[in-house]
Amino acid sequence: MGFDWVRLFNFRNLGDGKIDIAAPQVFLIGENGQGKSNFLESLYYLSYGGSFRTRHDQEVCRHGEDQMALDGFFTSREDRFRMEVRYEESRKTLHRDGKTIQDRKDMVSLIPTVVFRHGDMDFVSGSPEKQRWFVDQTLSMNYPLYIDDLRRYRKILKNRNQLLKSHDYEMISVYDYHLAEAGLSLQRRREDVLRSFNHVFSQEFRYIAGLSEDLTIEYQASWKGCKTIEDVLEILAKNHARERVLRTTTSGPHRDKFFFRYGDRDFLSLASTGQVRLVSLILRVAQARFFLKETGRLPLLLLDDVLLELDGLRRDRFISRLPPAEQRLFTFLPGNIFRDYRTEETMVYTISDGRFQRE
Ligand SMILES: Nc1ncnc2c1ncn2[C@@H]1O[C@H](COP(=O)(O)OP(=O)(O)OP(=O)(O)O)[C@@H](O)[C@H]1O
Repeated sequence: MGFDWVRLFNFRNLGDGKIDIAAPQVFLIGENGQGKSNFLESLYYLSYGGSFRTRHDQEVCRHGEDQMALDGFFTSREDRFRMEVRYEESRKTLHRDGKTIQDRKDMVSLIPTVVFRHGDMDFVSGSPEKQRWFVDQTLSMNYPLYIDDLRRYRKILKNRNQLLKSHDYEMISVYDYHLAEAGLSLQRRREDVLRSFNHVFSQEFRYIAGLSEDLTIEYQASWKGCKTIEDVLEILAKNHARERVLRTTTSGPHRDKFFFRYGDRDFLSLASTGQVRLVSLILRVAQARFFLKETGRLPLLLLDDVLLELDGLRRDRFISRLPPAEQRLFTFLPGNIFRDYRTEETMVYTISDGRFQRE
């Protein structure tokens, strides 16, 4: 089912008002800069309480304004509820059916949303930090308790770094133990999830890219080979002298890396920009399929202008491999492509200067 409607107030350049989107597939057509991505962003806000483009809520308020509000009604196979996001006086609040949500973590499994967009290339060719973000997001979507593990690790890491910064080494061995314990648990989860995620990912890659060899994500854990807390403590002890100089923790899951292996080679060294882009889309297909497989629930799919960059064959294959979803929203530039994918169940809007016109 998905979102029946969304109401917008002061959200970026979008006009205030209620937009009916009660259809399994919604197409948003418009020239560049008219507000198509902004609308997808508003749905993401309602799903996760934040943006996929910025960490600053003030940024999404219409220029010159300092407050905004969104609400939407969502129906899934399991549930129906109203979500609200309000931002005023520099404070954001989230509500479900009128009740305040205290922790954004509690939103993670309410409206499982997967976004496809250009910036996703970073998951393949960007910094290790971006790659970790993708892996952590996949884990958090499927196993929300992972968020607690991640928060715990980050807290210990922050405290340990503070000790190093203030040259206060008395307690460091206590923090080493906690860091090892919390970090190993993250490492095991990342190992486990990549093992099963790779099955889905390599299968989708073979089909959509049509290339002969397998592409897999290889996990290069910072504490590679460590199985026990003692193994990790040994590494930490070895690094103590260096860390006292650098005043930061130099090993652990916050330094993990990922490597795309094509057959027995490094994918990035031989891939074209187009292939990197394609793989970033395939990662999202795999993420959505993996979610369905693990949880039995349907995701919401937001596809921001990603079809145009694919050739006809890959585009058809890509579309055919999108998993069943509660709802799919696509943005397109004006032109003919969208007509090829339009079905009887597709609701089409043209967006111009933030205003919606139903076709
Ligand atoms: N906070 C804001 N207040 C008002 N307008 C904004 C705000 N943030 C962005 N905009 C405007 O929104 C427009 C961009 O919209 P959006 O990113 O949705 O484009 P789009 O229709 O998806 O096209 P493109 O394909 O170029 O991304 C720009 O005109 C920009 O000036």
